[in-house]
Amino acid sequence: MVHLGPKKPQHRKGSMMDVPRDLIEEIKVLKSIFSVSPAKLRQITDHFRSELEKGLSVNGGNIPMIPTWVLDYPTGKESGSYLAIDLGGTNLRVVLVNLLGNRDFDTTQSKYSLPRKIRTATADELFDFIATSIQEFLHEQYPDGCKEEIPLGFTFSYPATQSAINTGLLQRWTKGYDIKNVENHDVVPMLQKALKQKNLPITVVALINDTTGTLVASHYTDPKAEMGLIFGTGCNGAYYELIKNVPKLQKDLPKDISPDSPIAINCEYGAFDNEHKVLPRTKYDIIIDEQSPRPGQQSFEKMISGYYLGELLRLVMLDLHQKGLLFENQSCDKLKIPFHLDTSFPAKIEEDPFENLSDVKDLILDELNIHANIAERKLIRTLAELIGTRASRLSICAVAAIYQKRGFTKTVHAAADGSVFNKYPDFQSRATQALADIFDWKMPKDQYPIVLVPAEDGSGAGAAIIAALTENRIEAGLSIGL
Ligand SMILES: Nc1ncnc2c1ncn2[C@@H]1O[C@H](COP(=O)(O)OP(=O)(O)O)[C@@H](O)[C@H]1O
Ligand SMILES: O=P(O)(O)OC[C@H]1O[C@@H](O)[C@H](O)[C@@H](O)[C@@H]1O
Repeated sequence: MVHLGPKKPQHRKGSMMDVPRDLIEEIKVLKSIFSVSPAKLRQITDHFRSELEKGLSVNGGNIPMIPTWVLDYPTGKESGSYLAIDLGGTNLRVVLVNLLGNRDFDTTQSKYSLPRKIRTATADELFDFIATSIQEFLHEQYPDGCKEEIPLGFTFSYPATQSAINTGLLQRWTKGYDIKNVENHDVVPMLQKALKQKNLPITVVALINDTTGTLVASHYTDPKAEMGLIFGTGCNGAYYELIKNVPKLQKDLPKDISPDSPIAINCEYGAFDNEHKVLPRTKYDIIIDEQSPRPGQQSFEKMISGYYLGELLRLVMLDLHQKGLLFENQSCDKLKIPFHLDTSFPAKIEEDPFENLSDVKDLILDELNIHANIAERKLIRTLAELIGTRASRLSICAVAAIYQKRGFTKTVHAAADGSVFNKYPDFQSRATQALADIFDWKMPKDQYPIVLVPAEDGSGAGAAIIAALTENRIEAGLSIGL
């Protein structure tokens, strides 16, 4: 048959032929515990919205809702060269950003994989690793040495309380981190000290969360962008609030900051529902929480983000193996190793286009040294789809809640970044379907009021733009915090 135009991508029919009854029954159980109905999504979103409000109140709530002291929308005219670093959950990036002043920018960047043991290193080792990476990057960019002081925007992808834009007290480590003597400390002087020890001519001008950087960078090029979202190792979002809608800020507000001023809020919504009121936690989610360095924290994040999805799949497969349903008479040693599988594993399982799941067979053999028969592969494929679909559907409740809380009626772009958003199969289409379920949208898809769009490089360009906005405020003698 002659195909006109590009070939349609192969899509699995996914028949359950030759799957024995006991595995069919198990699949039914998995579907019941991992599926999230439209009604459940609406219940979660309503609670999410009230928790966002609570986080802005004087007494606070589960969700930190951190004022970032980014008090301006970018104009698109910001210009100059800035250095930015992004300490994420998996990588450190060093970025040289040249803001062109016309809603455009040029970036040069290098990525440094964080050493696997970094999560339990010392504070000095962490900041020395960062300073060494910056030193290496500067040597590449300026082989003859840089003549003048370079301002730096420090993107720190962890919850940090900010009394001003150039300070940040780490509230708690997330994403499996457990580095001593950093929580409740200001991380800006720690970085500045490590840079000074290497005689690097760098001044840390601003501390930024990656979601705030994503929000600002995306708004710089796309004025419809009203949210900055990260679906990566962790999950989080930032949006512009109005100061008058933040009760916890009213007491100490500097005179030159108007209650009508915008302020970017770093929600830190990975902490949503630490009280376990609405989220449909399974016994596997409970194991992940109990075995994490910070049990009881980041309940939402632990169900949906990149650091955990591969581990979730591993725990379910191990449980079914121990029940005698999977991989009988095989040693499964690797399957017993915590965090042995990252989220690229379920992603690759979902990408296999073949009815007999031959790619899945090779993947399980390569990564786990296990021979999975066709019936086991079909169960595991269904399980990966359930975990991936639940992650995307739950993730979007945050976006719906922010949209409702801000009372938007216009079309809003939600700018998203992170490997789960960018690489997990069907994440975006599943998330968009979840939005339609939550709001019961009947209009054509291209008229949906919330549009998920790929973000600009938030932790690079965003940090630079915020550093530029901060320098402008300082030059104008305006406050940059309490
Ligand atoms: N192909 C993939 N599909 C989905 N998630 C992935 C894929 N590859 C890696 N990941 C997950 O993405 C996370 C890294 O996210 P990324 O945004 O790249 O870094 P960071 O979170 O440090 O900014 C890891 O938790 C990893 O498990
Ligand atoms: O970019 P990453 O590493 O996936 O981080 C996403 C989020 O991860 C959360 O754990 C952090 O508390 C947030 O501050 C961060 O924004």
